[in-house]
Amino acid sequence: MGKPYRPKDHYFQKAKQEGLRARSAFKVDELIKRFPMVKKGHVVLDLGAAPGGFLQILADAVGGTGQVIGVDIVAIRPFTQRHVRTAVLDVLADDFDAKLTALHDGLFDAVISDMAPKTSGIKATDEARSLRLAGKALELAQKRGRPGSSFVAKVFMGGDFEDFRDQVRALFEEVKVVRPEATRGASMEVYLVGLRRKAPSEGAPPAS
Ligand SMILES: C[S@@+](CC[C@H](N)C(=O)[O-])C[C@H]1O[C@@H](n2cnc3c(N)ncnc32)[C@H](O)[C@@H]1O
Repeated sequence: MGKPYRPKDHYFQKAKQEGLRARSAFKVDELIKRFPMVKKGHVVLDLGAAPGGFLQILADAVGGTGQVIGVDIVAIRPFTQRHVRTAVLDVLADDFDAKLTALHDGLFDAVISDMAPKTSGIKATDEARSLRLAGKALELAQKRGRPGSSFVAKVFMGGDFEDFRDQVRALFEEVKVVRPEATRGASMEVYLVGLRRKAPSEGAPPAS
């Protein structure tokens, strides 16, 4: 049986004590400790970054020589560290790619998505919406990830999850499905982790 849902559980309290903006910070902390994805000097894109728990961990991981760019449809309280930049953007909007390029026009060492749709309560609808967001994150990893870069996307299990995992496998040398410790008991979410993005000549489809 899964862990029961407790809104103010251990991780909530721990986040509060440690000055973290969200309990989800522990999830990305676990992921980057388990897999060597984010290093000093890296440039990382954080999709669905509000209120900024992931950003706090990623900012420390890349350090002052790196950069973290966090975007969300809701505003993110500004960071004092100059290597953290945030913007209010909808990744599904037609002009998103152009706006992202205006923020950073180079390649990313990691594309990380914790995006989650507003849930409707209808399982199939919520899974499809979650996969649409994760699909957009993968498209960005394909277009803007450097060869050797990493990818993380939260997805709700079910629906076309396996198809999506195959798409991630086509672009990355190694793919892991991870359910971090800090995930709430009843949650259907997992993180797909892609390690070592293939270069286009290694079989990855060319970015359009
Ligand atoms: C679980 S929260 C992210 C928590 C964040 N990682 C943190 O540590 O603070 C999911 C986020 O996805 C964002 N989101 C959902 N749809 C989005 C979209 N189309 N474009 C950008 N962000 C989106 C939501 O606004 C929400 O803030």
